Amino acid sequence: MYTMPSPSVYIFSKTLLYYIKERERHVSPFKQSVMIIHNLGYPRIGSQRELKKACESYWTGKITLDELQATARNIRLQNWALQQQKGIDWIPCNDFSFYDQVLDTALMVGAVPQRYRTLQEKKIRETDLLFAMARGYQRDGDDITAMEMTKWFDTNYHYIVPEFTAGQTFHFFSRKVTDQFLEAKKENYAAKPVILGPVSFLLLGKEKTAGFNRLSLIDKLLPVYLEVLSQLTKAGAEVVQLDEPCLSLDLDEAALQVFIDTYAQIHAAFPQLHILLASYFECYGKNLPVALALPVQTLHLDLVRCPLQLDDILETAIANTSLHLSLGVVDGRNIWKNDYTRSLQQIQKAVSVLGKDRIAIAPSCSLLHVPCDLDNETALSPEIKNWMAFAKQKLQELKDLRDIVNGNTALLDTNKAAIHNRATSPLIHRKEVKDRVAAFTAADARRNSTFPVRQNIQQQQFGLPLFPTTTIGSFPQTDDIRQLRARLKKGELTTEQYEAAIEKATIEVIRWQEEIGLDVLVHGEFERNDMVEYFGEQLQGFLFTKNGWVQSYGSRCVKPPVIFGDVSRPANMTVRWSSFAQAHTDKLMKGMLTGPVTILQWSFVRDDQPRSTTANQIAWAIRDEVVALEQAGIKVIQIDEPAIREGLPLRKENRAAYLEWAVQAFRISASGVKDETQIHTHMCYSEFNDIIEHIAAMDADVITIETSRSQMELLDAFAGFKYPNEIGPGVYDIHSPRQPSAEEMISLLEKAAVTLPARNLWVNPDCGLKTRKWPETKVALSNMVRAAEVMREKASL
Ligand SMILES: Nc1nc2c(c(=O)[nH]1)N[C@@H](CNc1ccc(C(=O)N[C@@H](CCC(=O)N[C@@H](CCC(=O)N[C@@H](CCC(=O)O)C(=O)O)C(=O)O)C(=O)O)cc1)CN2
Ligand code: MET
Ligand SMILES: [Zn+2]
Repeated sequence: MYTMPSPSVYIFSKTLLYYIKERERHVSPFKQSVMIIHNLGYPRIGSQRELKKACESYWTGKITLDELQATARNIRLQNWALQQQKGIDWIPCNDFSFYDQVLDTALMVGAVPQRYRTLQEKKIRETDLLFAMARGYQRDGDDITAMEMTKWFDTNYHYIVPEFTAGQTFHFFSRKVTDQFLEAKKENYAAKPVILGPVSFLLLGKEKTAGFNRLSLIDKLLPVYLEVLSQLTKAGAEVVQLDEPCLSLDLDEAALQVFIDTYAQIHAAFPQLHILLASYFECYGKNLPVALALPVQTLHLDLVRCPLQLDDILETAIANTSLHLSLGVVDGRNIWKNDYTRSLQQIQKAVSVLGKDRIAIAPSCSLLHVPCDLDNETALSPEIKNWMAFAKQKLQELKDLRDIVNGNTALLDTNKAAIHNRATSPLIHRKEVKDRVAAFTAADARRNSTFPVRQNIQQQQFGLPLFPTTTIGSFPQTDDIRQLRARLKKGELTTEQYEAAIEKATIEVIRWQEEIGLDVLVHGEFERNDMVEYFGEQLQGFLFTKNGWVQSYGSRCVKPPVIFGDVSRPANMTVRWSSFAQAHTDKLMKGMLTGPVTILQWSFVRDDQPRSTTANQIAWAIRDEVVALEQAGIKVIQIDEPAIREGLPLRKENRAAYLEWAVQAFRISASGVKDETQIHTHMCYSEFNDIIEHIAAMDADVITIETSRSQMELLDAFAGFKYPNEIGPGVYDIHSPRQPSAEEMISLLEKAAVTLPARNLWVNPDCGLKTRKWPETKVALSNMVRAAEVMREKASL
């Protein structure tokens, strides 16, 4: 909820007031006489995942760089043509990326970490350098680790974390931004370059040397941005979108001052350039006065996440300035059809204060986070499909909204009918589900005994060695495995044939794990397309799409299920595969489930009830599955919650409430079993330091967690907090094809053993192995088991 900032924030800077006045003197060269519609970014994977396929083919040497570039260019041209056709006035360019827009920005400003210099000296091509930074490079005697990757705000998109060192310098290196502007211009598109702004670029990165603040690099960075803007202006750019999503975070006054100074300098250098400043995913909150005072022409507001800020903004001095507003009324984070009545209220309110010519309308954020085209979904129930909109349809919604503002009321009536149909549909509600969630008592979220009691029982029962080894669940999802599923779908395989092939793969992976000496085995998850989609397909209240792909990182995509109604579990979901696997080994076989918060977070969620209610409905369904696994003789059950940190609200003031229901949902799912049953959870891809006590409150017997890319930095937080339960800090990065040596894993384990009691330590990779190939997986895991053995020997000396 938006609250007005305290007056002290308004007046903390004299410079700020000066710039407000400055801007009022300035008359925008951008003559708008109608309401603009624009877009912040379009999905770049291609509506048939063309980019994913081309990148992966390039990485395996099946196509050339020229062929990859040609695919990329086609995607850009198609996206621009589509947006043009939908009447979008400012069409984004430079929103295309081969991997990630933050990495692109690092290359733009020449922020290439030292360890890639040898590649630059060898004059490898820019795109290859980009891929090396993203994925690591192990070839021709070079062995260079990848850059770190982390969650993009509260999304399932991951960006490459810029690395900064004291004394770092920048220069205009990658020309992608100007090249792509010129490419669009050549095709006669009114392109608006989209660039991650300099302050957020610094804030999103990490200091790699001690004793300095990365924001202090702004003086060196800004000249490069000015150079970029100068090149763009020379090339004919009239509007430039600078994304500063860090304005959605809690910022201190020093950071806000950097915003003020930076944008003042940009304005001073380019007084005629129309800068559109975009932040999204949250309210501007306490940063609002600064945001409103920055000398930019247009300020973008995410009115989906923060509808209330519109009143505050319109009520303040804004009516007296020349500032334009971009109203983000169409949800860029979800797939529900826009409620035109609601959007029009917001648009008309703004128009009545500022006039049409000072209003643009847009999606709330880049459309990167939604699938491309609902028209490709031919198997959806027509009723539910009529409630939905993907990226292409969202462009149409912008056009419709403008047409309605201009008098086309028929469009409004059609929309009202769809919104009404969804609100009143019997498909959504199931009384028994609501009743069960409502009957919750505290005991439902508590294991029978405390952790120390459970730990003794479990250690006696299992007799595992010190530093027990395990993996996170999935083994390589080879093309062969995916082909099986594709052929099953096409009817080329019967269910029996499909299952026989999956059984064979499962038995093979069990034998192999036994051979190399892993302690707690997994079945490999070969039967799953994705850890969330697989459950979505089996739960009621969910629907799944055929082609609703969204980029997660690099070439990796997900097809989030859609939660449209009350959730229940009509039948066992994983018991068949887990008991099959346990029957084929005398070792412990881990059952493998996805937790309620992650299923919620990685789905498109209904927006007609609180997320916490939906999370609880999923929690009860997972709990039933956990109990069913226990009854089937599975003694170790992992409930993955990799997305628990991702769901954390961006603003601190909203976090406690979220953590309370999220932790409780996990505990509901985990608390139906006996003390003897060991519950694992797994988390990856985030900074966990700030929620460590809540992770402890989840009370899983074992947590396996990603730590290797950050060299076990995370463990200091666990140690500092005296994390009570067992923990497996990931000893190698599974997101890179690079093969880790036993020695490097031993050194990480030694670090871990200094900070945490050896009795509580497990040995495992950072995450599941589904994205890896077999050869590297075999080497890596054999080395990992050897590392554990060395640790055991050292401990016994
Ligand atoms: N939902 C989710 N979010 C997550 C993760 C995750 O595992 N799941 N992991 C973290 C990192 N993100 C990741 C995201 C995706 C993948 C991933 O491996 N995705 C696969 C797709 C997985 C999938 O659903 N596969 C389906 C569909 C496979 C497919 O592409 N089939 C072909 C057909 C095959 C053929 O005919 O050749 C097609 O549809 O074109 C299946 O196995 O059945 C990919 O992009 O390659 C990994 C990590 C964080 N977020
Ligand atoms: C993104 S977390 C992945 C957990 C899952 N069990 C796997 O191994 O793939
Ligand atoms: Zn993981």
